[in-house]
Amino acid sequence: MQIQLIKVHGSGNTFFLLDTSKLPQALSEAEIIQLTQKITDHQTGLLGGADGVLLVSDSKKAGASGRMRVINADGSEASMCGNGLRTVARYLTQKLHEDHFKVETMYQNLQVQKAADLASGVAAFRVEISPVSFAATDLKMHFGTKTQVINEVLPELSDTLKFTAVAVPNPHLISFVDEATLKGPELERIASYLNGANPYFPEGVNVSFVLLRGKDSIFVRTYERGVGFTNACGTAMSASSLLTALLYPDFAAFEDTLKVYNPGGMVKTIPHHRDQRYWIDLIGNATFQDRITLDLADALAGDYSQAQINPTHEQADYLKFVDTIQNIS
Ligand SMILES: N[C@@H](CCC[C@H](N)C(=O)O)C(=O)O
Repeated sequence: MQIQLIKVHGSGNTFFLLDTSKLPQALSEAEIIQLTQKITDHQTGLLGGADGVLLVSDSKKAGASGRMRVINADGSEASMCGNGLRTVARYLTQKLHEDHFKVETMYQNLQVQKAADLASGVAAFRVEISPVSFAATDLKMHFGTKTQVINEVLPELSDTLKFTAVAVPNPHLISFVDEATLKGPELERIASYLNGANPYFPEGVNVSFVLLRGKDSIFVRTYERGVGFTNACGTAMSASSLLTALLYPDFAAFEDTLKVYNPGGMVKTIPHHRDQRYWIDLIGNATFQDRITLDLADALAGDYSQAQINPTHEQADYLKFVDTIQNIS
């Protein structure tokens, strides 16, 4: 069976997008996991691998125009992916000829829409990041009897860093740090521990360090559950923006737009707080790099020699955009 993939990225967070509604025969869950692990491998995978696979299909839920499933590079399934959702929004916009609709994700139908291009040739989309919860039960987090962790030292992890745990709805553990800590080894030490066998987050957690750069400007570095370090994590940048508005009101306000820099570029976010509900709008690039056709059996075997690969040439415009932003190296 031939499959068609699109290599996509949001802020350099890379995925293979597969529209499963086009397949003559459904993939089994075991095939999905094997396909993901094979093609995303950064050493032996397709086109240098990726951070995960985005499965797009029709939705059976009322009010949703399509469905997105997110498979991390290790084959685990995530409840949400902000950068991925922007690329799925672009794909469905072109497929359905709609520019404002909802996409079904694991826990919620989320609003997506086309946004103004970030720069010449850099298509952008705006997606809703929701629902938000600080509850330990939603985070599957266990620190003694704590029902939430908001801006506090967790001696189990570090004697000095303060952490906040928030689900959007995938789980995030976030610490605001100085530039030396942002670039230092602590993030990898803590995140790799929490994403191995451990009593605090037995199902793993996305861990981010955030640097306050100035008014409405932050930098976020993330070690993702099921992946490792990525260039950017959309839900982490959204959660970090929400926490900036909550914990550092001199740096961000609800309803204002923040610039969120990351190792792969920059996105914009708008944290919202209305009627006791939090949510975030995430606005950023949705870049299509390559269109690929290959045989499923070959892909499952890790053989890409017969793959037909058609580059889109969008990446050159994205890299020009990255050159214009004042990022941290
Ligand atoms: N990169 C994504 C998040 C992907 C899921 C994450 N690794 C998890 O397991 O929760 C994003 O852009 O949000």
